[in-house]
Amino acid sequence: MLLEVKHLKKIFKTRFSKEKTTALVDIDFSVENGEYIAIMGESGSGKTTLLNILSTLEKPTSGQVLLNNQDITAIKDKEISTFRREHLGFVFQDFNLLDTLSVRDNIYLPLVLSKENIKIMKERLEVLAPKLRIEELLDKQPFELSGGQKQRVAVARALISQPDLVLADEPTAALDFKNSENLLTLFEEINQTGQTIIMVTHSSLAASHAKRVLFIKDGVLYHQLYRGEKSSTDFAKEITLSMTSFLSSTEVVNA
Ligand SMILES: Nc1ncnc2c1ncn2[C@@H]1O[C@H](COP(=O)(O)OP(=O)(O)OP(=O)(O)O)[C@@H](O)[C@H]1O
Repeated sequence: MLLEVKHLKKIFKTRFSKEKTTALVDIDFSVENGEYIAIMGESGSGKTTLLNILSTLEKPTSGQVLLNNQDITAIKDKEISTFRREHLGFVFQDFNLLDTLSVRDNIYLPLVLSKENIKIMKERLEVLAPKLRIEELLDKQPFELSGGQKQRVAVARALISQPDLVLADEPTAALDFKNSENLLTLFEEINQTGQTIIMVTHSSLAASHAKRVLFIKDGVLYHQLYRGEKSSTDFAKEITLSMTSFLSSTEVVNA
C-alpha cells in the first residue's frame, strides 16, 4: 500500500478565543500505487485540511499518515522540506511559479534544491517537455504564459522529482473550460504511466476523470465511487447524483 491514512483528526484552536473547530473527525482510507483519487466536498468540509496534512504542511491532532510505511506526521521539522521535495509533487490552483525565474528554472527548482546532477535534470526535462507540450516555452518567463501553459509548467515541476505521490489542490479552479479539460486529460495520461495522484476538487467534472472519488462532509468521509469502465461523462452524472441525493437526504434528516 502506498498511502494509509489512519484515524485522522484535526481540531483547530483559535488563539484569541476558546472556540475549537473540528475540521477532520476521523478520516480513514488507503491508496494503492497507481491510483488516481479525487476528494470532493463542499466549502468548509475539510478538503484543504486533509490535503495539507497529506502534504506535511499541517500536523494532525491525532492519527497517522503512512507513506510507504513511514509515518509522515512524525517527521522532524528540519527534515520535512527534504522529505516533501523527494517524495511529493504539488500542483496548486494558482500555479505558484516564480516570475523571476525562467520556465526551465522553475521546473528545475526542486532538483536544484536537492542538489541533483544537471545531466539528470536535463534528461528528465527532455522526456517531460514534449509530453506536456511545453518545449517552446522553456526559455520564457512565467508572466509571458497563459493560464493553461502555466499549469502545464507547474505539472512538469511536480513530476520532475519523480514523486511517489502528486497532490493537486483545485488544479483547474483558475482555468477556463477548455484548459481544464486539457489539464484533466493530461492528469489521466500521467496516471496511466503509473503516477499516483490525489486531487482535491469541488467540481464533479474534474472528479469524473479520476478512478475513484472520496466524498467528505463535515470532516467525515461518507461515500466513495469507483469509475470502473465508465466514460468521464457518465461518471460525472453519477458523481452529481451522489452529491445531490446526499444533500437532499441530510435536508430530510434536518427537517
Ligand atoms: N487555520 C485554521 N484555523 C481555524 N479553523 C480552520 C483553519 N483552517 C480551516 N479551518 C476550519 O476547518 C474547517 C475545514 O476547512 P477546510 O479549509 O479544510 O475546508 P475545505 O473543504 O477545503 O473548504 P474550501 O473548499 O472552501 O477550501 C472549516 O470549518 C474551517 O473554517
